[in-house]
Amino acid sequence: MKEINRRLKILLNWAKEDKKYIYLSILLGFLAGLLIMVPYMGIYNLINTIYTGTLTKDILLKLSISVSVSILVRYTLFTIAEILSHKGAYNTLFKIRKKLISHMSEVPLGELNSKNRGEIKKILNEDIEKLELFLAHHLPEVVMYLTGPLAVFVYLFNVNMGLALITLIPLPIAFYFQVKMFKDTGNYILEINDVSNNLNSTMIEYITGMRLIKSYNMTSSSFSKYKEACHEKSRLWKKISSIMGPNFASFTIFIEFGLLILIPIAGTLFLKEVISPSIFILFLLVGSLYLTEIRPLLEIGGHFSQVLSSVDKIEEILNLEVFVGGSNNFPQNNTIEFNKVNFSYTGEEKILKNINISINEGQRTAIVGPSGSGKSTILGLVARFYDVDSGEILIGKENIKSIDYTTLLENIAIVFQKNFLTKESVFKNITMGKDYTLEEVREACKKAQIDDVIMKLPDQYDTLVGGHDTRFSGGEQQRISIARAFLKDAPILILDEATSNTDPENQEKINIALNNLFIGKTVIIVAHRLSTIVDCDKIIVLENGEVTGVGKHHELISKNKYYSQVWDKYKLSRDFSYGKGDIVEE
Ligand SMILES: Nc1ncnc2c1ncn2[C@@H]1O[C@H](COP(=O)(O)OP(=O)(O)OP(=O)(O)O)[C@@H](O)[C@H]1O
Repeated sequence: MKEINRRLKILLNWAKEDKKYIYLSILLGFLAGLLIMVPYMGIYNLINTIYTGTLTKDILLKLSISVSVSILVRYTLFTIAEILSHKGAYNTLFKIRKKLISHMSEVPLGELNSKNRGEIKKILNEDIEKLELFLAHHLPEVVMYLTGPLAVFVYLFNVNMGLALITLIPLPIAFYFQVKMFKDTGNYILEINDVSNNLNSTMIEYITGMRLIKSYNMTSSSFSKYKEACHEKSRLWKKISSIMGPNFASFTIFIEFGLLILIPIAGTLFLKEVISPSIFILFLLVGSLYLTEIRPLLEIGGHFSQVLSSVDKIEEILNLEVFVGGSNNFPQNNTIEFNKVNFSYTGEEKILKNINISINEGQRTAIVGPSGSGKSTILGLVARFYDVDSGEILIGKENIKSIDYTTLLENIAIVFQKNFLTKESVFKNITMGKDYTLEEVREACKKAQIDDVIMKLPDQYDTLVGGHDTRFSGGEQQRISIARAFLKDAPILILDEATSNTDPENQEKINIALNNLFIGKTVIIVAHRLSTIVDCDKIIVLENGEVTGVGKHHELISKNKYYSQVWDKYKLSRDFSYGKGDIVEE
């Protein structure tokens, strides 16, 4: 119960700015609930007048008008309550979504990567939607469905206390089945959450891997992870339904059980003339039925546990730690140093072991090494996507942990191996939400050797990316990414060079763009091409998470075994290749 209260408090706190809508809808729900009494009172008056022989046309008219008006007013109140609660709920949902997205943008990448993509998608989409159920439906409806029967009970209690209490007998039995249903399905509801996460992430994998699936002529059934996730979800729902079914039926039957108790008891009292005929009929008609008004509560209760679990999931993301504090003054000197850095992604396998390197200000430093040796990991640590396990990373002698995280990221431009373009205009894809003029963007694109390609598009910089004419090649995407870095103009540049081969013309353009970009920057490159590496001021050789060599190209050829092998292979392949952009990676 304490846990339920805690989660409800959190949820209501999220809705606090829109509480006026929600509270008002609860109030209207309450009034609508009270009005349930009117038809029942009408029935009693009708029976009374029939038995006392006082029924007149006038009474009949008044009764029918009051019952009709009460139904109309009840309907109107309920409609307004629903409109208000939905307004409050969707305002709140919007704010929670905004809060989540802005929090996620501040969370270090490593923390986010620890969650699977399907889980995040489910939280942002399905879990947030579940809160709507509670705010827009549960709150006003629970109040209405409880107030109505309660008001009728008070009315019956006034008419005949003993019989009114007897009408309550089915209630504990019915609730027993409801509680049993929650208990029996509780663990499965938690399990269904995990299964939904898994289904979501396999679905994302399935869609992302569609090209592979098609190229190997695989069918959806051959993507077994997705198939299994679908089966698992369907198996769980069948299980939950089989538990819910009998409990749901028992609840419904027992809530309508009143007549069975009232006929013998109220009947005996009537025969013994303890109660009047009108009271007898009132209890047969109303006393046995009014509890059925709470039947929708069962369904609401069924969803309630899912709402609570969604609150937990949203909280999990909001509780992900963000880097706070630190200096807003970025160091003047941009030399980057790694001092005794150790790092592991999982806490088990060490990916980087006692790394001591320095990347000098204004110079180009390349990191080379076999696949999986930890090159990209080093880049990620400089941008603080992850924090080191031990040791320290300094920029201008200042530990990066003491620099404000946004300031740090503002001073680092990253050109990734895989480039990401959104379905927006080319302009927006380059400015990435920042304020730049078209002239500034064009200037950056000219330096990145991509302006001519964009100017040939149907709407030039306003062309929507992803349409028929705007599918950029890998090389063009890379140049767009370089244009972004030009615009950002950060003093430190991190470049994860693409491993895939591009045609010589594209490669030449990329080389020109990069050489323009490198000017005056502190550059750290994970390099795969000899053409990039040989010109670097410093080359760091990384093997199995350890630095095995540092020097210039000509020094490493003679003193580093891995590097000299790579060089030999390159020389061998040079005779068979067609251009400068040859891959020399193992
Ligand atoms: N997010 C992650 N979680 C767990 N392990 C990871 C993660 N990213 C990388 N690794 C592991 O860390 C090791 C180093 O990866 P990294 O990407 O740094 O290597 P790399 O030298 O850049 O490789 P490549 O040249 O193939 O890109 C690999 O064994 C990889 O499987």
